[in-house]
Amino acid sequence: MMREYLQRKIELVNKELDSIYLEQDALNSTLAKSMNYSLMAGGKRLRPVLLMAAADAVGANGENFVHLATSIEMIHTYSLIHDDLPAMDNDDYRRGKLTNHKVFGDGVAVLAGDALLTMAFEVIADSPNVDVAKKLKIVKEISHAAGPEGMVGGQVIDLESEGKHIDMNTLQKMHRAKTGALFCAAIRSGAILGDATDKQLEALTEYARQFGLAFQITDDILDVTGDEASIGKPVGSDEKNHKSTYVTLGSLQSAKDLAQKAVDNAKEALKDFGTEADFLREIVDYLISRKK
Ligand SMILES: CC(C)=CCC/C(C)=C/COP(=O)(O)OP(=O)(O)O
Ligand SMILES: C=C(C)CCOP(=O)(O)OP(=O)(O)O
Repeated sequence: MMREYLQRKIELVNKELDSIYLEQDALNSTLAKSMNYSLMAGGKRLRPVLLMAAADAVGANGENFVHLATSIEMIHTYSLIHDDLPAMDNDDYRRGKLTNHKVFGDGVAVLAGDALLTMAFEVIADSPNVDVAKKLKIVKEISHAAGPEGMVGGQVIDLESEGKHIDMNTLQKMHRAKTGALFCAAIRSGAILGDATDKQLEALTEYARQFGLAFQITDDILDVTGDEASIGKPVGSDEKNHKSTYVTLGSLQSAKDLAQKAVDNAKEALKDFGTEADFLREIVDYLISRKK
């Protein structure tokens, strides 16, 4: 059931993304090619899928919000393009393909990231089936999560931590901001779109925090145990960049135990939800057993 649900939502997101920005109409075709190159490079689409699933979990039809959901994938894609730049992680492969700057050059890659971030807010503004008050709430959720108190702030902690030993508290703070905040915004946005009660919103926020933690620990584990063809990016990149991770601060086994605890906590957060939340329950198991 989970696989079919996931596949259907991924296809919807891909179709929507495909229709949003057409190269032939663009002011600059190189920029459009660069944006599309990374957007359509085969990401897992977890964030937009989670947005729709959170709306489903509170009894709405998440698929009505697919247009808005793509905005989060645009922001996520921008962050990956910038993360791979020589000034940051200096990575050559992402999503199984050469990184954006390797194909289009650093300048265009910076601008493609900027353009995706900016366009995401145009997409929210243009979203059908959503009233203006909700759009405003969602702009606040997403901009806060992507900005200095969220993803960008976390990325700076990451930059400053390279080559240094950081403790578990700093690692968690960094990941909550760098990776967790956008997952949280995706899930909270879906809940808001689906008219969640305050109690449901609170429970889904806790689910999102635990999901983000389980996701990040798994990313750290895959960086050690994964195989390049499956994860689409080099293994051992954390070691190369002298980064502290859940694996280096403990062990492979302690990281696996922490991830499992986060999965259990995520499911526990959904205890008062009905079968509408089954996908959210199942995807956390998939998350820690994933190979990519
Ligand atoms: C504002 C910016 C640029 C934010 C980047 C956010 C982010 C989550 C990058 C990937 O993290 P990672 O380096 O831990 O993962 P990967 O191994 O996929 O590069
Ligand atoms: C936040 C991190 C660790 C970067 C990768 O995110 P995903 O694993 O969701 O990447 P894609 O599937 O979108 O490529």
